[in-house]
Amino acid sequence: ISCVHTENCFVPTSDIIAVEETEFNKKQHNIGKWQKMAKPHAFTVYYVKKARNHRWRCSDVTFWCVDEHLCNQWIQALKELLEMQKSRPKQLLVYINPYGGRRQGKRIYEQKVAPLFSLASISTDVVITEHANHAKDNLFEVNINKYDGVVCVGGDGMFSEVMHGLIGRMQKDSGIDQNNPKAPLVQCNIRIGIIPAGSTDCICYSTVGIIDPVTSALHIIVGDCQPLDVSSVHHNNTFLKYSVSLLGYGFYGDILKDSEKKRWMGPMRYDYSGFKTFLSHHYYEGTISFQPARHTLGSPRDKDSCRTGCYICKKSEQQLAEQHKECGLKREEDEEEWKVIKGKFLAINAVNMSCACPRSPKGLSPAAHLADGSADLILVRKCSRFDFLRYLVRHTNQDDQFDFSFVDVYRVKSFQFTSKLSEDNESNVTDIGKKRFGQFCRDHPACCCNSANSTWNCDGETLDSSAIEVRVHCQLMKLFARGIEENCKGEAAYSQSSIEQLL
Ligand SMILES: CCCCCCCCCCCCC/C=C/[C@@H](O)[C@H](COP(=O)(O)O)NC(=O)CCCCC
Ligand SMILES: Nc1ncnc2c1ncn2[C@@H]1O[C@H](COP(=O)(O)OP(=O)(O)O)[C@@H](O)[C@H]1O
Ligand SMILES: [Ca+2]
Repeated sequence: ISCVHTENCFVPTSDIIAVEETEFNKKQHNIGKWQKMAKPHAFTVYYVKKARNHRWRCSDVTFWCVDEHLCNQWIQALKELLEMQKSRPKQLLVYINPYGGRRQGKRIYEQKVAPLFSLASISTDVVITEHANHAKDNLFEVNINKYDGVVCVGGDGMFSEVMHGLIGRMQKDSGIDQNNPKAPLVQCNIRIGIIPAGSTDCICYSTVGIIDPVTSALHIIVGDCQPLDVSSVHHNNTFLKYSVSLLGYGFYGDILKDSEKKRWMGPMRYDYSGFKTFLSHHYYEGTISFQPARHTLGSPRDKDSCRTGCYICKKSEQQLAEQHKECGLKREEDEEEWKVIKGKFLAINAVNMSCACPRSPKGLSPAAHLADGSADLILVRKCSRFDFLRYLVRHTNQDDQFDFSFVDVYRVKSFQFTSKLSEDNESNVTDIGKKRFGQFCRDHPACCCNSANSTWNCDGETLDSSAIEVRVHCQLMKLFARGIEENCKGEAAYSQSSIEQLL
């Protein structure tokens, strides 16, 4: 048996998408010496071809043989090999947000993703959402055990909706009260696949390394699994939201609030509102208290990033599990110290992952880990517009964005924030005049200090409360992804040669 290009062909079985008997008419131009045969037999192997910059493509190779029986034996054996790969999904529930990003979700799914799922013999139930929260509400009703995974076609906001549906459903089914900030949440074992069709798509970029629907579809087909930390956000013992990417107050909260009015602009709304918010240069006073993450080996200033099969994530998870076994969640948390920082901040960002995206390929915290049970808390204190611009620009180049006197970064497992305004309100020293006469400081109109609160941006959704309590839950959920693969020497060679490993 041999392929049309060379006498020996190699493909890792884990990279095979499908095996099919070859129809002759399709490939006749390619069959070379087999053309002379009276009745040639052939099968085609579709497989993942790794190209540059983490991009995956579906490639194929056709094997020819004179003996029909031998050909069928090969097809059968390969199909059995695929069948043995239990991590591969067979039945998926797909939610498409037709209004996300450039409103291309439906087209992207139908043209680029559905044909691949069908090739890989994956059955799908597809729901095109009709309103916000459609997917989330639906996830509380469906027979979830029927599915091997849920796919969302959209941006970070759409992912967040699906995640809330799945985590919420899981807690409801297990009798866990989400309003209790200290409740040990039940892990969600149904994986989520993201087909990027949104505006920022940071969760896809930070877990796959590229915004590309075909690459993401192939990660789903081969059954990848990447655990993900999730932060729960509460206010006064009331559950507000979960977050996996950015929880941002000040700069990113103000951008989001302004940009929601400009949805018609598509992804450009963030550039417009970003520029406007940068010029407004508002800062906010408040108090941050946090518990440092002592269980993890890493630090936000590390030079190495979280990559496929990350050692730091594995070790941190083990360490946390041991701590919980030894002393129980409650005692361990009560015993650990809280650090308190009061100040005037342009931005407070808590990130569970690097938050890399096309606007910032290294992200808000380049060394943050996907699954280490911690978040990086970045505090950007009041500084000049010029310094803040220098800080922002460093998100786009190789310079260290934490190397500024006005920027602090901590790896934390929980934190709390209260704005000065709500502290003042609580202690009944509210200045009625401040409230009545608009948002900005009346004493110093040019100073940019803000007597109104900012808004929390939680994975692209606004929160109603400024005072929040946040806790990181290690590996609460899983994605159809494998983290960003190391750019090793072999990768280029592997991507150039189409078939490498023995069948
Ligand atoms: C002088 C140029 C400086 C440019 C600096 C840019 C730094 C950008 C960092 C962006 C981090 C994004 C974190 C992810 C947030 C998303 O969850 C959220 C919702 O995404 P989606 O649902 O797909 O729209 N996106 C945002 O909040 C937009 C952030 C605005 C970035 C300018
Ligand atoms: N059919 C719909 N109509 C309006 N909003 C929707 C619909 N489906 C989902 N949404 C909401 O749209 C928001 C943004 O979606 P997303 O896909 O993240 O796009 P973008 O990245 O452009 O913000 C999400 O919060 C989601 O709840
Ligand atoms: Ca993390």
